[in-house]
Amino acid sequence: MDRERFTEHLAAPMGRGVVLSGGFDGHAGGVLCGDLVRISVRVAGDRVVEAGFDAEGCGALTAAASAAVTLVSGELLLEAGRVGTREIAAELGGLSPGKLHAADLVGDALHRALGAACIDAAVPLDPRRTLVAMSGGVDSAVAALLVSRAGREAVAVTLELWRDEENDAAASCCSADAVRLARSVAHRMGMPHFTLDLREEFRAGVVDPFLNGYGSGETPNPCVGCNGHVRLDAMLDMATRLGAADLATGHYSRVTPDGLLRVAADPAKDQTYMLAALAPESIARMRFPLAELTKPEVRALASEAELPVATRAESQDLCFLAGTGKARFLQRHAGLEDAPGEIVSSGGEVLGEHDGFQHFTVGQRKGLGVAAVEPLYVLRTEAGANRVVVGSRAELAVDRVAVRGARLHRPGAEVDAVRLRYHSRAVPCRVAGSPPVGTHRELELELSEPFYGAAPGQSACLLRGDVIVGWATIVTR
Ligand SMILES: Nc1ncnc2c1ncn2[C@@H]1O[C@H](COP(=O)(O)OP(=O)(O)OP(=O)(O)O)[C@@H](O)[C@H]1O
Repeated sequence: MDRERFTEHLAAPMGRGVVLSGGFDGHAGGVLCGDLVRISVRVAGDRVVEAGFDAEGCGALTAAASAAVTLVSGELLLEAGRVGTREIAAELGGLSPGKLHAADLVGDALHRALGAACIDAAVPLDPRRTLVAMSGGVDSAVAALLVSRAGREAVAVTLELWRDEENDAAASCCSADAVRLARSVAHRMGMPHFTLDLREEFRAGVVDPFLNGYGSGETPNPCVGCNGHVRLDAMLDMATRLGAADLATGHYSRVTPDGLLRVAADPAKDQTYMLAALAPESIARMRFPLAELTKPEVRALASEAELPVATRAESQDLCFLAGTGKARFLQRHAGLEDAPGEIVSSGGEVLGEHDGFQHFTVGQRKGLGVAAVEPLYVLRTEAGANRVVVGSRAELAVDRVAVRGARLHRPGAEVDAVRLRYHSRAVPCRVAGSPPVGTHRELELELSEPFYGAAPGQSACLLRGDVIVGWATIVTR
């Protein structure tokens, strides 16, 4: 360690108190750890033209913030994205393990500021550059690895989607810990990294519709909307500003030569259902490096390349529920408290009691607590009356499904199957009335065999063979 560099930064901090007009701020720290830091940057074209900071807490935080400002001022934006804990510590002549926390926090604030400032960036397009969406998980780390191995210049972005005192930081790909992990993986792989704060858009475009859907007795599918209208659009926009030709993710999906999504080579990992709402214009700018791989192959590539995330657990389907659970989340954010209600048969006979309609979904069999000769399934939930209607498997069967908000990328006559749940198999079907390409307020699907458990609010993924040619939201069973 070289104490001199540290002392210089502490004695004459670079950019302290500087408030930039037209700049963007990133904050990190909190009352709990007692350290708070703000880093501001102003970006023009492809460069960070100015930077400044404020820090409250230990001296190491001030020195680290001064080091970060020194490292990024006047730099190319893509070079500034390479500055992280290690570079900040090096600029200070090394930091003891106890003080590394200061460099971590400054890195968090710096990357939030850089990500926000990307709105002003206009990095010239390089057709060999790819923006990689990195969650801090193994799939996206391997996607980044494969992008680099293909001889492309990979730049990483991680989204901050949700922060909640009950959110289990380590478990969720939305959390601040996951962002820091993703940044350190990207930096170890030699890639610039940016953090994009999408919390407002995520709350309005994903979490609120999820809460409203449950409140009205539906079973929403937030990931489909998130991929379709929130996170991938935001990252595609960022790719343009950073001069990247395309956006790569760690999703398991293939793309057909004519630009439609096709079921992944590993059917057990296939995520096309979750990507179904992507517009063809977006698909055209996306890459799925894991398209032809199985999960064990991806894990093997990660450990062979010694990626620190090789053994990281799978992320949850709903990132914002990590560590809190759906019931608790609905209670805290939608005021959906437990309340006793009736479980009734389709004929209206009261069979038992439940503790809140929101705990049930169509097709559910377990947890009803009603003794019957034949197994009973949830047929529908009635939010207004807080009632759960149950019946036999035969009563659950449907051979027609009404859907709303349909988007057809190919004529309705080409649809030959539908997936009505993420993990259910495709059911052969046709779309009534042979509707043309485009959007349709409502459509009717005629199934060739019965489906058990079509839940209002879930996505209907319309298929031609193993290619996704449209999607919609289920209205009725
Ligand atoms: N917070 C995030 N920031 C940036 N990209 C993300 C984020 N969360 C997910 N992604 C992208 O979406 C892909 C699929 O995300 P999903 O939540 O399904 O996680 P996953 O399949 O477990 O992947 P991973 O192992 O990369 O976390 C990821 O591989 C990544 O490319």
